[in-house]
Amino acid sequence: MKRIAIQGIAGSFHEDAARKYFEDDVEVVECKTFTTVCEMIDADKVDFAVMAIENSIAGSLLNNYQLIRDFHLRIIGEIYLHIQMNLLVNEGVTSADIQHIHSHPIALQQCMEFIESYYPNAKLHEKLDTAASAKLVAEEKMINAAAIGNLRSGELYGLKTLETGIETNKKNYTRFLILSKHGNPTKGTNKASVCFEVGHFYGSLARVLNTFAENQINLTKIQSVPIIGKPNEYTFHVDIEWENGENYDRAIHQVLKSASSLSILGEYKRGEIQNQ
Ligand SMILES: O=C(O)C(=O)Cc1ccccc1
Repeated sequence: MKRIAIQGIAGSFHEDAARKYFEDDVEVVECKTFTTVCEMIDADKVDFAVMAIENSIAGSLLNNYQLIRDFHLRIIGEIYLHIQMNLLVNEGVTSADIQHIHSHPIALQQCMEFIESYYPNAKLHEKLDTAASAKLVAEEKMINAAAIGNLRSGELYGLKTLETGIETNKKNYTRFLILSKHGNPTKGTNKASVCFEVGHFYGSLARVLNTFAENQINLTKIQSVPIIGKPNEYTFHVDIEWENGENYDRAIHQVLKSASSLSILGEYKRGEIQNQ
């Protein structure tokens, strides 16, 4: 059984992602913050970590890009999770009773249309994760509150589901990265996450991107992350995919000539976005 660090507690979407990626062969190690997650890997207290990196609505989690670099972590895989939100309450609580709604800020944001339509006066409480909100509502036996989370957190903490599928965007996906301290070479990789810096002159970023294009490397994401302490300077994080590994090797060698501080954060198999 693999020990997996996650931010949040059992029942969270991070646990769902870990279970899906490792086919249930997991023991989750609950961490309060993403920094603690990284410290756990660094101290060899867990085998891997699962970390959200981007979300259809909220976008990229920039701080997590920074942490991956600061802790020199390796990206060994990715998984996309279709996120469905549900309104969870204690037994006997009806919609007329709900005056407070607890959840992770992203979950609250993703359900805002539902909240504004049905509970415009409810007080919203941001919590560290969706499962922690379900646990709190259950443990405190709240009779005027609901949590927003996945169905499993409701089952785990003994809440009933008052409404299912309350998220605004039904094609709501979160991409999670699988991280380890050491990246062992894997066969059949077709995707990489790399980061680099470029000089302040015209065409410097375009030159790097053209090199990928000329080598038939498909760019699936580009994200600039501000360099702390250097105003107007950025690290560019790109995700790239290929059909032919030789093209990738050649592209990286060529990019080394025009980019500085190039770092390959990991080579792995691309995750599938399943339509559910
Ligand atoms: O709070 C959780 O359950 C998490 O794992 C974080 C999260 C929150 C909302 C969407 C995706 C991930």
